[in-house]
Amino acid sequence: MTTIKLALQKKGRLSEGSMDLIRRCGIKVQNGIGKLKAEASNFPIEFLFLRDDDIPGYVQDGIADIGIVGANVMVEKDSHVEVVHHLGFSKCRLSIAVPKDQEYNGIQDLDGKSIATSYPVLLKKYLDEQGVTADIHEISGSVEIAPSIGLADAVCDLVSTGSTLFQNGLKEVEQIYKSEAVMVATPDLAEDKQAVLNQLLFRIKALQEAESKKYILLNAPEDAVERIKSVLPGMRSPSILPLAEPGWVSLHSVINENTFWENIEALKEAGAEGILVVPIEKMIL
Ligand SMILES: Nc1ncnc2c1ncn2[C@@H]1O[C@H](COP(=O)(O)OP(=O)(O)OP(=O)(O)O)[C@@H](O)[C@H]1O
Ligand SMILES: O=P(O)(O)OC[C@H]1O[C@H](OP(=O)(O)OP(=O)(O)O)[C@H](O)[C@@H]1O
Ligand SMILES: [Mg+2]
Repeated sequence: MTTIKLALQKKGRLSEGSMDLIRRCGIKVQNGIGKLKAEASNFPIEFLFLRDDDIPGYVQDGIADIGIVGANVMVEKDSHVEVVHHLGFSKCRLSIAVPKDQEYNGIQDLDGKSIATSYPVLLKKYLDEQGVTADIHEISGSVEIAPSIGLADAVCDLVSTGSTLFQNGLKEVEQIYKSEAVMVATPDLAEDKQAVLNQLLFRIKALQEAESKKYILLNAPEDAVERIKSVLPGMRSPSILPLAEPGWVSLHSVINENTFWENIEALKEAGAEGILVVPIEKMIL
């Protein structure tokens, strides 16, 4: 069978989420420390461990067939790759921040000022849209230090918890791009490789589908079943099994976790007892 090449970040904010996803897809890989290429033992996939900035280019050129990268990097590199799936981890935002004591009334305040960033393309696009001209100072890391050492008036960098901004005396004033990890593919992927990618996406979607769902089991008197079904609208057609005790049944169904917490009191009042809510690992619809 054709092997597909997947480019992953070697070490950083994407690597744990990427490897965890691969593992949960049931794909077994052993990558010794420092080994930059590895093959799975039970799926036709080869892994290339790279710097994240290089991933869009490698996928665009077909050196890797697919890759996992932050959407922010994909857009910044203006690469011609196809986003085939949103993966929901490494969520962050690209934001402009200024020293916390500085008065800020809007983006116009940055006209004529200097902004340090590792994302000059995304920043320039935003400033152009806002009609603001600023001096973009590109640096490759530790961006948040820039104002305190007199390198720039403001910064534009990734924010997740906001702790790095806080620790460096900065406040977030504009959010310019929302990002998460995405799976990208070479445009016009060969048919046999597309088939392998489809198998991989099938597994990923089954995992994602299961994430917000739970399996619920509860006991109830037979005459309470209709009431219980109306309390949990997500419960489309539950399985109903007789219990050893006459007149009692066990209801099994799949629910949205949020629905459950919103309705727990009403569910008990409707007559449900011995409620168990258990995680679902994979879900194929
Ligand atoms: N604090 C964060 N929380 C969540 N996701 C983040 C965070 N910081 C960055 N990311 C996402 O993870 C990607 C990789 O971030 P990381 O900081 O590991 O990159 P890097 O230092 O450029 O790594 P490399 O050495 O591979 O070039 C970013 O492009 C972004 O999509
Ligand atoms: O809002 P926070 O949760 O504090 O996260 C934001 C920080 O995370 C990223 O850097 P990272 O820690 O990955 O280090 P790096 O500069 O080496 O990429 C990003 O560049 C910010 O500096
Ligand atoms: Mg990088």
